Amino acid sequence: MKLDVKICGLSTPETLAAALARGASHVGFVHFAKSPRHLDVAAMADHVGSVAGRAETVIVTVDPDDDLVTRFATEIRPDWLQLHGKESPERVAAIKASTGLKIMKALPIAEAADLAAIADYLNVADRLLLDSRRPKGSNLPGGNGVAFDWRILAGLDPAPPYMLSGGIDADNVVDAIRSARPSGIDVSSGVESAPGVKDVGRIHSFFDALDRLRMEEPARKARAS
Ligand SMILES: O=C(O)c1ccccc1N[C@@H]1O[C@H](COP(=O)(O)O)[C@@H](O)[C@H]1O
Repeated sequence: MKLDVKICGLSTPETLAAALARGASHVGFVHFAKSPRHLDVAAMADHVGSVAGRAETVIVTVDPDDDLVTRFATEIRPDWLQLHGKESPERVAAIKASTGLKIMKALPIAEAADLAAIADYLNVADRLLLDSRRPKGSNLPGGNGVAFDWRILAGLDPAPPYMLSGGIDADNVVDAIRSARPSGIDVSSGVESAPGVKDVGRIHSFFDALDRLRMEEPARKARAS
């Protein structure tokens, strides 16, 4: 089972090291002032530099202006920019062209009608991230630790390669993967002990759940056939 795993909103060397040691394919750093996970450009550059090719690096940003996009591309040089705001398909294409970076476009999903946006971004973004819609009262467009009904995604035919996020943790990740069949899974709040505080033990528990799934999957497939 090939599944990318992104641990997002990292901010300490210890938790970054745990994510890398357990085989995260992507590690993410958030630049959004209202977020408890916010890092400035210099701190993100340090973390990205320390990854040294062991995983793909992702900068999460919300409706960045051109100056900020240029700073990400020149001062951090991550593998990916995750655009988590209201960026139009044209804006996504312009950011991709100006930076040469891979773009992950986050789309908010609450009901089946929200899947219509996928077609608008499919050919401009390198990957889509299907995340929960911002809950009422939250000032964060992501990182709210709230899941949506993954069964909505069963209607995607064919399903584009996408990462699934929103309220995923060690307890529900197996159900999320079996329900939605994403090509990647993205977790932030679900490996925290408090908002913005990543927890090494919870990171291990998360990967332990994925390891159990990988062990069980062949027998499950055999029973189903
Ligand atoms: O984490 C944040 O604070 C954040 C701020 C602004 C945009 C996105 C943000 N987080 C991303 O949202 C998804 C889902 O997170 P969660 O697992 O539900 O907590 C993930 O990609 C976060 O990095």
